[in-house]
Amino acid sequence: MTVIVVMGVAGSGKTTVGSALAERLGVEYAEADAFHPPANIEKMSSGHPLDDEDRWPWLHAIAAWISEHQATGGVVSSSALKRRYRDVLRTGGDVWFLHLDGPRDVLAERMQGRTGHFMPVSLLDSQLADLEPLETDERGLIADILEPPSAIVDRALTELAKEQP
Ligand SMILES: Nc1ncnc2c1ncn2[C@@H]1O[C@H](COP(=O)(O)OP(=O)(O)O)[C@@H](O)[C@H]1O
Ligand SMILES: O=C(O)[C@H](O)[C@@H](O)[C@H](O)[C@H](O)COP(=O)(O)O
Repeated sequence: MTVIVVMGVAGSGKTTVGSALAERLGVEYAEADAFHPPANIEKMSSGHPLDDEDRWPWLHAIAAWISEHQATGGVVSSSALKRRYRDVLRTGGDVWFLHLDGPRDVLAERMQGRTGHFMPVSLLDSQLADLEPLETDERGLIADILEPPSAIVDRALTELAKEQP
């Protein structure tokens, strides 16, 4: 079964939309941050963006989760900012990306509104600089974060259903 990867920069709604999507589908949800080695979380918490070398082990761990969930399906969040990061995730098996995209001011406001999260708002611009949006030849959908989460979930399920044989 297809594993859905909910992607986008910090604050785009990956956790909110991803967990709602998993609940609607009755499949497991996994949070990208749970796959980071502690050093990566410490680096981001202290205001430093991750680089490619920091991200490879994290991406491979998520690809392994994708592989382990091919039989049951599942939903996993991952910022998956660059196309070559998504290439690593695709090595895990059948994946479909839901890219949550929206304006910087809304992202910053949503990050600011969260409490107790390790990711500082100051890292938003580095995330946006790294972002390579989902391309038309990559399986998936770009959704607008100005829509409510339930509408994004509905649209994702409709689009995904169209692609199933
Ligand atoms: N589509 C949406 N509309 C309104 N608020 C949203 C939406 N998606 C997420 N939020 C809110 O924005 C904040 C960031 O969302 P979150 O799911 O933590 O993002 P991420 O996991 O991508 O960092 C949360 O407070 C969440 O409730
Ligand atoms: O690749 C990265 O730079 C990080 O993985 C980064 O994307 C981070 O893990 C989350 O974006 C922060 O967590 P939230 O997305 O939940 O804010």
